[in-house]
Amino acid sequence: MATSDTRVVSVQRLSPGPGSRSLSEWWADERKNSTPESKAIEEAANLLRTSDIPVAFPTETVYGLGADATRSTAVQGIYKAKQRPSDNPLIIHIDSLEMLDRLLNPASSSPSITKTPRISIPEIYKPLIDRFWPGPLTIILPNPSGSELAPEVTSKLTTFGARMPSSPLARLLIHVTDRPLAAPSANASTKPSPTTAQHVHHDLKNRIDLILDGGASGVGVESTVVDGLCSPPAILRPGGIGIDELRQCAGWENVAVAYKDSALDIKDIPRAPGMKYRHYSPKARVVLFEGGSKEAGVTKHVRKDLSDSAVGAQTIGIVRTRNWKQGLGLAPDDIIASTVKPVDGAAIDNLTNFSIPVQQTGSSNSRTKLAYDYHLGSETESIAHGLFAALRALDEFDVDVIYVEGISDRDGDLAAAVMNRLRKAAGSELKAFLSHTSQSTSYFTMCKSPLHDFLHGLPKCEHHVHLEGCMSPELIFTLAERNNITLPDPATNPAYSSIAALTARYDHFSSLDDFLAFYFQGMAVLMNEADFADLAWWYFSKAHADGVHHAEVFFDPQVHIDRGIPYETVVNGFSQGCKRAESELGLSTRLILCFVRHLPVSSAADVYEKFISSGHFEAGVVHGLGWSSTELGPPKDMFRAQYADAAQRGIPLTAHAGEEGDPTYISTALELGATRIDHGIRLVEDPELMKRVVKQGTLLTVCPLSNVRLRCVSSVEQVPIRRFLEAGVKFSINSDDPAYFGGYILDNYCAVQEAHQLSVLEWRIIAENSVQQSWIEDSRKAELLEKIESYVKQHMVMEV
Ligand SMILES: Nc1ncnc2[nH]cnc12
Ligand SMILES: [Zn+2]
Repeated sequence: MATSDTRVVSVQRLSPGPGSRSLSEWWADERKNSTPESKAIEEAANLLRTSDIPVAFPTETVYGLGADATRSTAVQGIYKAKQRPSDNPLIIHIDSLEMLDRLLNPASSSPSITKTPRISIPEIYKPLIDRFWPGPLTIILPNPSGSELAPEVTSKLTTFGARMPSSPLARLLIHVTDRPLAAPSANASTKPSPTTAQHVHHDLKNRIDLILDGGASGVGVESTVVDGLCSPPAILRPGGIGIDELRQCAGWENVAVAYKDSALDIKDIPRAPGMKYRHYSPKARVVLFEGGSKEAGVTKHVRKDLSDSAVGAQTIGIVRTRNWKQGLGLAPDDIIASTVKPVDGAAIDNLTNFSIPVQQTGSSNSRTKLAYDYHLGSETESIAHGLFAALRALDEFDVDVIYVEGISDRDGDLAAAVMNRLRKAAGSELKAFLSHTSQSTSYFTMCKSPLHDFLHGLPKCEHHVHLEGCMSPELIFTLAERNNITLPDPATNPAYSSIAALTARYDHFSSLDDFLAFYFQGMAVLMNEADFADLAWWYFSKAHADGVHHAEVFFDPQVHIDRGIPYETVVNGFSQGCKRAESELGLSTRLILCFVRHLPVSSAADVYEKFISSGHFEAGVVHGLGWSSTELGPPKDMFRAQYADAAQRGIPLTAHAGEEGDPTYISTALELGATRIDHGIRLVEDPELMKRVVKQGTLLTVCPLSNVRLRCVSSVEQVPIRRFLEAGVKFSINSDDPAYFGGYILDNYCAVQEAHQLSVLEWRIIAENSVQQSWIEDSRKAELLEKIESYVKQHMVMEV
C-alpha cells in the first residue's frame, strides 16, 4: 500500500450532532470557526474524493471503511486494505434523500435534457424510511441505466442497497464529500467488526492513511437489509431492526425471511405461496412418494424396508394426505384396528400408533415394529398447515424413517409449494410408484459445500440427459419382469444376478463402449408407450426437485426401432411425459432425437425420414437433432447428409464430440452444422479451436460425473471448468445418464462446487449462459433470467 503511517484523528466533539441545524448549517459553522474537527473532516472528504485508499469513519453500527462508491479504483482500494478479494455487493451510505434521488436519476444531473420519467423511491419503502431512517436499515433499489455507481459496488446486479446512517458524523462526512460512500466494516478479513477507532487501528494500521475517531459505535450489529422489490417483501439479512418492528409497517406485515437462521422456528415464517421457506431437514430419513403413487407399490416398498435389517427401520412414521388409508395395508385390518391407539404427549393432536408383525429377511423370527400414523387431511390448506408440525412431532418420537404421501403439483400454487418443501426435506429419497412403472433413486448427495442450498435453488437448465439413461437397475428389473423380457443370464454376465450386483457393476465402467453395452441392454425392457411416458415423467419430477426449470432431453429411437418398437410408440410416450411435466411442474421441455454412431448410417437415414415425414419438427414434438454413442471408430462425419438437410430446414443441431475423441471430432461436428457440443471437454487441447468456440458462442454441455465414471478424466478436478470460465467458453452442467453415473443434475453441480470452489457470481454466469443458449423462445429466456437475477440477489450476502 502507498501508506505507512496511519493517523487517528479525533472528531468526538462532533458526535452529538447538529442539534436543530441542518447538515449544511452545521458544516458552515464548523468551517467558519476553523475547528480541528472541521479540518479533519475536510481532509477525509478530500481523500475520499481523490485517493484510492479508503478512510475509516464511525457509523452507529460499526466503523466503516469508506470509499467513493462512484469510482471503481476507490472501491477496489477497500479490498486492497482488507487484503482479500470479494465479489459481494456493498451497501451505499447516503446523507439525504436528495442524494438518493440523484443516484436513482443519473441523467437528470447532466445538462443534456432527456425526457425519461424520474425514478422515485418505491412506495413500499416509504413507511420504513419514515420510521427507521436515518438508522440501521438498508433498502434494495433498482440500479438505473447509466448509474454512477461503480460495478464493484453492485456486483453486476441490477439493484443496489442503500442506507442513511443515523450517526451525525457519518452523515456529515458524506455530505462534505458529496459522494455516496461504500463502507463495509473497517476490519481485516479475519477479525470481528470494529466498534472503536482503536480496533480499526489495530487491524489496518499502515494500510490506510486516516481513521476518524468518533468514540465507540452504539449499535454494534450490522444494518438489517430488506428487499421490497419482490413479493412478498423479504429480509435479506438480519440486523439492528427486528422482524416485529418491520411487520408493524404498512405493506410489510407478511415480510418473508430470505436468510437462514436456525433460531427461527418454521412457524414464524409466513406461509404465503411463492416465498422462500427455510429448508427444514428432519433427523429421520424422509421418503417422499410423489402424488398419485399407487398404494400397493408403496405398501410393498415399506414392507421391504421393515423386513430388511440393513435399512434399520425399527420405528416408522407415516404421513398421509389424500388417498392412503390408515395402516397402509402393512398388517391385516383387524390387527391394525386392535392395536391402534392415540399417542399421548405428542405436539400434534390425533397422532396414533399401531404395531406391525414383521418377518426379518434371512430369519424365521417375526418381530413387532411400531408405526406412528398421522393424517394431514385431504385439503391442500390443511396439508400445508400441518406438514412441518407432523414431521417435527415424528422426529420427537425418534422414528427411523418417515414415509410421506405427496400430492400433485397441479393442485395450485400452495400444493406446488408443499411439494417443493417436501422434496427438499426428502433430499434424494424421492420415490414415484406411478401408474405403470416403479422407480426410485438411491443416490446419496454427500455435498459438503456451504453453497449446497444455493445450488439446489439456483434455477437450472439441463441440456444433456438421455432419457434412457434414467433407468435405474430397480426399474430395469421391474420392467423386465412385467414385460416378459429376459435379462442376460447371470451365469455369463454376473452383473445381472441382482439389482445390487448391477448397481455395483456401474462403479467399474472401463470406457464409453463398456458403459454403452449396459445402457442398450437397460433400455431394452421399455415396450409400451406408457413405459416411455413414465420414464420421462420420472426424470422430469427428479429434475424439478433438483431445481431444473427447462430441460432438453435426448432419446435414441434407432435403438428401439432396431428391436422392433415403432418410432411412434417411442415419440408418443416421451412426448406425453414432456406435456405432463409442462402442465404439472411448470417445466419447459424439448425432445432431441439422437442418431447413434454404432448402427449403420442407413438406420439413421430411415429414422430421419420418419422424423421428417411425421411433421414432428413443425409440430414442436421433436425439437432438434443430436448424435451420440461410440465416438472412436466410425467416420467422424457419418451423418453429413442428414445434418446438411436438417440445417437447411432450420432444425437445431448438436453432437456428442470431444468426450473420448480428440478436438477434430469437435471441429467436424461444427463443420457439419452443430451449434452445440455435447461434452467437448477435450476442446482445451486445441487453443485455436477454443477461440473459435468462444467467438461463435457455442455451448458445451459438460457432464462431470459421467466423465469420471467413463474414465475420460480421473476426477471432477480434471474437468476443465476453470479453463472454460477463464477463456469465456459457454457451458452448462448436466447429468448425461444419471442412473448409471451416480447422480442427477444437482449432484453434478455439487461435485463441481466441491472440486472447483466457484463463487456465486461464477455460478450466475453458468446459469445465465445455460438459459441464453437454450433452444427456447426469448420470452421464456427472459422469464428464466429474471428468476436467476432475483434468486442470486437474495443469496448474495451484503458485505459488512
Ligand atoms: N456419455 C455418452 N456418450 C455417448 N453416447 C451416449 N449415449 C448415452 N450416454 C452417452
Ligand atoms: Zn450423452
